[in-house]
Amino acid sequence: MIVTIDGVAASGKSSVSSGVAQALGVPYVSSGLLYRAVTLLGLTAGADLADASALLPLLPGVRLEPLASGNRVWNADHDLTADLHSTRVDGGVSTVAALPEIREWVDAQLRALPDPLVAEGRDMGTNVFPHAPHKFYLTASPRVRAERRAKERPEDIPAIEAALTERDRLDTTQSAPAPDARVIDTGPLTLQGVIDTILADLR
Ligand SMILES: Nc1ncnc2c1ncn2[C@@H]1O[C@H](COP(=O)(O)OP(=O)(O)O)[C@@H](O)[C@H]1O
Ligand SMILES: Nc1ccn([C@H]2C[C@H](O)[C@@H](COP(=O)(O)OP(=O)(O)O)O2)c(=O)n1
Repeated sequence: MIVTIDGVAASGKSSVSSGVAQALGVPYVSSGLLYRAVTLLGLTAGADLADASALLPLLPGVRLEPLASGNRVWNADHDLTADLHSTRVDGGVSTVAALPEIREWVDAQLRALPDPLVAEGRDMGTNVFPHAPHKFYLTASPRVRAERRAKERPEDIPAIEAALTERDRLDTTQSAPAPDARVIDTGPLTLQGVIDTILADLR
């Protein structure tokens, strides 16, 4: 069984997916980490982030490790995970995620994973796992999301809100909810409240 949890930036996708996956006793995968890893490797190599042919040669050693405690991304034996949520990676990742060749590479990594799993991102329910029987889409206002993310970034709330709104705009193409997804506004809910809403729906 595959459960897809898509949504806008900082809507709670990875925290909610982790809680749902732990309750179900299955792994979860954060697809955004793969786009972030490509971005980090591109930045480190000084590559043009809009040029897929410069990025693809950097990827043969990249591997996503789905773990209940939080996914990790490796480049050969180097763990990239701690460096994937910087403001610098945030600023470049939408450029990378717009490249069809990179999207194909990410999709292939995800589809190679064994069922069952919880998959989170932007296009899990529409593109990567369109036949998944259970689909959810998380939203919250830009201000609520910025307030949450301010606990994880050095910038102030208005700067984070502006960056999130811009990233939502750049990611619009791949971020439409699947027609058969249940849309959940996480604004008025606690994290556990969102997890419980999804688990109740699954039962
Ligand atoms: N009601 C809620 N629903 C989802 N996340 C919440 C909620 N309240 C607080 N959070 C927090 O919001 C932050 C962003 O969540 P995260 O899972 O990183 O989002 P995403 O994966 O969509 O970027 C996390 O620190 C998470 O714990
Ligand atoms: N399935 C996906 C997952 C992420 N992306 C892109 C869009 C996002 O700006 C980046 C990072 O996504 P991630 O979910 O890690 O981060 P945020 O929740 O947006 O902070 O990757 C995508 O295009 N498709």
